[in-house]
Amino acid sequence: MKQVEIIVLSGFLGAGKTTLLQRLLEHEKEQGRKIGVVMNEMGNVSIDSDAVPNDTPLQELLNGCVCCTLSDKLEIKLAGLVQDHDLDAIYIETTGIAHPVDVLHASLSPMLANRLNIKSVITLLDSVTWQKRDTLNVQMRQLISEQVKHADLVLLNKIDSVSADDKQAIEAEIRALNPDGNIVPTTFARVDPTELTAARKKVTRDHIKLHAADQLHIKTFVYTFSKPIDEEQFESFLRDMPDSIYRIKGYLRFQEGKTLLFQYSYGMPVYQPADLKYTNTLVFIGDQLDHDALHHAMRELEQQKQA
Ligand SMILES: Nc1nc2c(ncn2[C@@H]2O[C@H](COP(=O)(O)OP(=O)(O)OP(=O)(O)O)[C@@H](O)[C@H]2O)c(=O)[nH]1
Repeated sequence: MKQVEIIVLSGFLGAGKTTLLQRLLEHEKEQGRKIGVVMNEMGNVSIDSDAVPNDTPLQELLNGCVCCTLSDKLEIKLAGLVQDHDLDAIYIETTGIAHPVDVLHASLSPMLANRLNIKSVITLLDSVTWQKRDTLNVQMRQLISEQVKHADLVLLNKIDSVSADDKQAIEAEIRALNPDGNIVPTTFARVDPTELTAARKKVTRDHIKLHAADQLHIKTFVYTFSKPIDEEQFESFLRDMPDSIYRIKGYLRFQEGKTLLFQYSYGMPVYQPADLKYTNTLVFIGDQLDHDALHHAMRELEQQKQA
C-alpha cells in the first residue's frame, strides 16, 4: 500500500515556517508530486492559508495547538487528506508553541500508522530569537531548545539579521544541542530544495537499510498483535522500557477483556475502553528506537502464556 510522507515544519513564532512552506510547495509542484497541507494556528482566524495554492488540499486547525487541545483533531484531518486525495506527502505547519514529539504523537493514529511515513522534522530557528532567548520565560526557552534538539534539519533562518561571528556562535550552540541533525543557515528560508530532497533521500535509504536505526531523530515503530496479551507482562514491559520511548498509543486487548485505547506519555500509562473492536496496533515514538529489540519484546508479549 502506498505510504504518504509526513514532514513536520516546526519552529517558534515568526521563525519562517510559512516562508519555507511556500518554497517547498513550489518545488514539489515542479517535481510533479501531489502534496497536502495541514496548517495549525493558535488564533481563530487563518492568517497563513493564503500561502497555500488553491489546487493544494489544505486542512486547517484553528484555535488551539495540535500538541495539546487539538491533538485528536489532527488524526481526523490527516485521515481525510489520505482518504480523499492520492497524495505523495503531507506538510504539517505547526504553531510556534508545538513540541515536535507531541505533533508526531497526535499524527500517528494506530489505524493510519501503516499509511504514513514520518519523513522528517524540519525546525526553523530565528537567529535573533535564539540570541535573545534569555528574555523568554523558562518554558519557551526550553521549547525552542526541544524544537532544535528533535529536528532532522535545522534551518538557521534570518541570518541576514546577525553578524558573521554571531552566526558561527549560534551554529556551534545548535550543533551542541543536536549533534546529528543537519544545520543549514538561511535568509528567508532560501534553501536549495534539492538539498532538502537529497537529505530526505539519504534518510530514506539508511532508514530502510538500518531498520530506521540512526538517521531520523524521532522514530516510530508500529506493531500489530494477533491476539490478546497479558496485562501484568505488559505493565512489566512498560516499567523496564528505555527512557528513549517518549510516547505510545494504540489499541490493546488483555486476555478476554474488551479492546482498550492505550496512551502513554510523560511516563503515564492511560487505558480507556474503546468504542469498537479495533485492530490491536501500537505505535511507539522515541529517539534512537531499537526496532529489533522492540519487535522482540512485542513478540514475547504475544507468545507468553496468559495467566
Ligand atoms: N529579515 C528576515 N525576515 C524574514 C526571514 N524569513 C522570514 N522573514 C519574515 O519573518 C516574518 C515571519 O515569517 P513566517 O514565514 O510567517 O514565519 P512563521 O514561522 O510561519 O510565523 P508564525 O506562523 O506566525 O509562527 C515574515 O514577515 C517574513 O517575511 C529572514 O530570513 N530574514
